[in-house]
Amino acid sequence: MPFVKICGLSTPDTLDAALDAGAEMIGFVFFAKSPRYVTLERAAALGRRVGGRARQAVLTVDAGDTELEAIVAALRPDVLQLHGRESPERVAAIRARHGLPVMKALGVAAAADLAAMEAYRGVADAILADAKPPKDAVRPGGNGRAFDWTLLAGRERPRPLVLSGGLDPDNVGEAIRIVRPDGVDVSSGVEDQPGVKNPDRIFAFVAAARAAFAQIHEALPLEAWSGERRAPRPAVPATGP
Ligand SMILES: O=C(O)c1ccccc1N[C@@H]1O[C@H](COP(=O)(O)O)[C@@H](O)[C@H]1O
Repeated sequence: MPFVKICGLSTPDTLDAALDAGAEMIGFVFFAKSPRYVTLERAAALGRRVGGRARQAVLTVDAGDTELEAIVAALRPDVLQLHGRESPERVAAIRARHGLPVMKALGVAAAADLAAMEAYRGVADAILADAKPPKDAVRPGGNGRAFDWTLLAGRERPRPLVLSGGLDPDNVGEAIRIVRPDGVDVSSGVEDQPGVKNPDRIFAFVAAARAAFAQIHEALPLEAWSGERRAPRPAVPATGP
């Protein structure tokens, strides 16, 4: 079942909007240079408000062991989203240490970047394909920047694959139809300004993503038939003289 994740929540009302809209996963950002940064205390309070209605992801960028320990101890998250330059070995070590699923973010700008994903196959529990940040960016993600989705279309790639980067209520349907991901993740596209989420845009995003996922999953059986070698139909027995 594909999922919708709303990332960078930092207030009770926007968290409620994500939960009421039916997002399956929400994310808290632990990167100090982000306008969505939350303290441990705030995230823990918001986490209590979630009350099991969605999975909780914590987003870190090249965090050290001490920081990760503190985050995991305070929040008991469901998923670790690693959005830095963590190597496959580091991802494996973090996963083993915390016993939690890891979603590894990787930047995509060209077909060659898909090869980098291969190194994480069997190491990360999911790959999150994001746009590469602009050269002068202060953060590696959350820049509202999309990449060419056709790079991922119809190609062999690790699964589950989560799509992010510059998604918004208007383009998420097309993105899902092109990439056919296992989930989508958004931050900037449901905001009025960096760090300020808009509940109406959250509702619109989740609805648009759901509609597109329903559409592609309805289409699946037909696609499967088209490539299938069918057994010859049994001959119709002749009747009558
Ligand atoms: O949201 C942030 O501030 C952030 C900071 C550092 C790394 C990643 C961050 N966000 C993640 O980036 C992608 C794309 O976000 P956007 O929708 O383009 O704004 C998404 O996975 C966010 O979770």
